[in-house]
Amino acid sequence: MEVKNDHVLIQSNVEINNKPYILSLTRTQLTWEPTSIETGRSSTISEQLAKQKVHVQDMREVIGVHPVKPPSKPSRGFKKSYNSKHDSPMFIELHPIGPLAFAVSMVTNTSKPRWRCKMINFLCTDTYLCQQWIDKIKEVLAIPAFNRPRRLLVFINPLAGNKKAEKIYREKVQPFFEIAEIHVDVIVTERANHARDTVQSGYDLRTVDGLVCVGGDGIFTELLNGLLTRTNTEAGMEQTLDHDPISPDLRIGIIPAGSTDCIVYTTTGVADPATSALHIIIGDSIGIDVCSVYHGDYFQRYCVSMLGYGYFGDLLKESENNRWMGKLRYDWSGLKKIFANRAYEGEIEFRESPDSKSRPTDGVRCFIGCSVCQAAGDRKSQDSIQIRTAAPALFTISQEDLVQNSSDGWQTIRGRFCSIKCLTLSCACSLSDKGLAPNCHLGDGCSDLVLVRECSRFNFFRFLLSTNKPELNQFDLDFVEVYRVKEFRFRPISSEESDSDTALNRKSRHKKLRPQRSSLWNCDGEVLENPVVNARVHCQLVRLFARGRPTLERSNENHSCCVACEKGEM
Ligand SMILES: Nc1ncnc2c1ncn2[C@@H]1O[C@H](COP(=O)(O)OP(=O)(O)OP(=O)(O)O)[C@@H](O)[C@H]1O
Repeated sequence: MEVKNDHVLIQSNVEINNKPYILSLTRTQLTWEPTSIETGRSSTISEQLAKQKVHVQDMREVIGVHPVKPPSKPSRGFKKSYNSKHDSPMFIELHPIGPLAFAVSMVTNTSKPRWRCKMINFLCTDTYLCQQWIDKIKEVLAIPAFNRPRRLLVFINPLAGNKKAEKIYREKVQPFFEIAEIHVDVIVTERANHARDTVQSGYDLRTVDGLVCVGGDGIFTELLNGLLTRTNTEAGMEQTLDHDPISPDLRIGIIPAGSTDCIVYTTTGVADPATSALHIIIGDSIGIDVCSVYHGDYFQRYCVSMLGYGYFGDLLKESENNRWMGKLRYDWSGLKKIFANRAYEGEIEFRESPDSKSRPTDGVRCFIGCSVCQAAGDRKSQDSIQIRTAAPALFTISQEDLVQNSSDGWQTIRGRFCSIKCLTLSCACSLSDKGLAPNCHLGDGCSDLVLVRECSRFNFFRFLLSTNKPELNQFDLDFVEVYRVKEFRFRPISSEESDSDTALNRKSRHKKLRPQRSSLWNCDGEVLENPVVNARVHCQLVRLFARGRPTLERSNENHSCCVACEKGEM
């Protein structure tokens, strides 16, 4: 986002905490500096700024502005100008009706994962000036380049996490939306798939600038599936294996109130409702990859976090049977499945990422401004321009696909697997900061495919432990393989199936195959009934109100701020 034209729109004397300042506004910055400190001629600009405690506030990080009551005891300098009638018996009648002071709310700590908001009161010399300030600041916040949402459709899952989603929204999010003057339409869901169905059909999405869910990863994937299906249906695009889905115009925001909240953690660096609300208000935007899953040519679901077979599929199935146990059901089911130690025979075919520099074991983590995701985003825009100009009829198939299909590029692995995981994002969460796929990128157009070959109970436990402990690396284990893939297909192999039938046509085999013993796919927490799947990754298909995780170094930086700012933190 680039906002040009940085001339001063308004400038005047104001007071902050009874001290005089000069306040200036441009289209990018709000600046205030004390009027009482002299500028030394010999010093550099940065030295002067430091000496004068000039505070420069990026307008992108301003949440809103509103009139406030002036302090009961204004300072001497200001008393004369705006309180000159106080000595007169006519004071009550002549006291101005308009505001004399305004408050600007802004984000702090943006270099850290957890954001906060602070409010600074500016006292003006007269009401006309105060109103001018309010109007000008609102004008700047509304400039299209900031891309802020004005109207939102909010879904609250009252049963998410520990059933506090409604309270979290009312107490930690709604006050910020009010300051930012965002109009919200709130729907408290009444059943599973209520949010998906509302978005998919029925609601006039032209009346909103974004969708927000308050809950866990489950309600987010409902919104994502509803929005993508709606967008593609309205565009007349079939959801079949050989069509690239179209990106929706609306962004999605996630207010974490679920049990794990790994999507919000991976895209903002923290699972914190206030931080998420602030990302939404300031109009942050990041494109994330989405994996579309098919059975043969039939569309099943869109998946953003994990598509897991074997252990993770069995765990989900088992935990569904034990819902009465609450959150504990995951631990119980996980333990049972470790002891069961099942391995499933299958054949997996995949097409690796053409970018040989980016590998799932390269140790390159995805942080804000990630160069791998940026390069993928640039490639995606170039591809779509070329395809549009060269051959409109081929618009649904990307350039890369055409090249890859012509030279095949598929690899096949057959074997017995305890677990197969396809991760489209790292799945970091507060319990495991590195996530299930530590080097997976949010928007590189690829997923990390992790294959855990048949192994002992003890080794499988080691594998699970290594996905959690920062000092351990799951890819050091010799029964674990990882590939960065653009797409893959999987089919279980039944015990009767002999090696001699490998020459059979794959498609017809998929239809006829009825494996005796297979697992299920866990697709973002939903069970897929048929174990035969095809999956494709779509680069940055959906945009979220987020900007990625801050780097560890930036997270540890101290935030410098002027004295006035340190007061009034919300
Ligand atoms: N009113 C409702 N009643 C029953 N189920 C609902 C309702 N609203 C949403 N759901 C379903 O609840 C499931 C779980 O919700 P959600 O993911 O928000 O919470 P969670 O499971 O606690 O969090 P996480 O997914 O992060 O572990 C979703 O799959 C969603 O379809």
